[in-house]
Amino acid sequence: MLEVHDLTVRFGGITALDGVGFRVERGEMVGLIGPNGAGKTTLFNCLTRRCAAGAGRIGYSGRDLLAVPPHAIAGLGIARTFQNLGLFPRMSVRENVMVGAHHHGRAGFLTASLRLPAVRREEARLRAEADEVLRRLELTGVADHPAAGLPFGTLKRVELARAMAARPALLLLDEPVNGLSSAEVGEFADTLRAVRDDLEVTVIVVEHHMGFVMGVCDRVICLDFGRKIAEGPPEEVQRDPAVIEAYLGTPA
Ligand SMILES: Nc1ncnc2c1ncn2[C@@H]1O[C@H](COP(=O)(O)OP(=O)(O)OP(=O)(O)O)[C@@H](O)[C@H]1O
Repeated sequence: MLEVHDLTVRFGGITALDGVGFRVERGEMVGLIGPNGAGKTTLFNCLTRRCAAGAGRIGYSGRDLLAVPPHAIAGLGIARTFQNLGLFPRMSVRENVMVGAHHHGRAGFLTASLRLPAVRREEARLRAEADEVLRRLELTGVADHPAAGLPFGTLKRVELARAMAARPALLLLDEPVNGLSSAEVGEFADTLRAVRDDLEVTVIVVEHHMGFVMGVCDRVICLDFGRKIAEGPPEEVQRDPAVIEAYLGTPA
């Protein structure tokens, strides 16, 4: 589904990604780990075309992703969540989730402004889809609540619901369990596994919480200073001396 070749990104004198390459097969759940500043978010930004690559290639379902304009990314089935939540605080949970599905809507600016019957039908369909995602993620009880004021653990699930409303083929999760209690981390892991199995979505997850990564991922890739230093099954990567050194700063 995804093939990254020799991807390099520089910001002035900083090389955020340095010749990174890997593949992701359809249906896999891949963990992307590495210390702060390793280049994980930059990689996500390249996959969603928020960041230009200096060199390299990204193939996605047979397409050259680097030639795709940023606004077309959602239409290709790539959705992401954000480290610091990208929700609209005054909008209800349902409305936030409907925003995630907006690219499935066909109404243009004029038809939407006139609220023609076709537009109302489309809105009803997006609403029904949003409600289905909310049900799956056990958020029906807060559907009409504004995002502001909800507990952080709930907002993290709303963020996931919004990304799922886009019906993605490839889901990019940026630190989805950061700031959650250990009970909430376990619940989120269960939800994610269920959603992945139900909807057959391919997932790449950036996360510092090792227990979560090791528990949910089929494969783990570790970056350090923009380079890939390890890749393999979670238990192997966890024991890799280069990974231990990257995290602890001393040879294992
Ligand atoms: N827009 C930017 N301008 C300049 N430097 C940047 C920019 N974005 C990222 N960097 C630098 O690129 C490097 C990689 O950053 P990135 O945010 O991708 O790392 P990360 O692995 O996601 O880190 P964290 O775990 O802290 O989120 C860092 O040295 C960072 O300071």
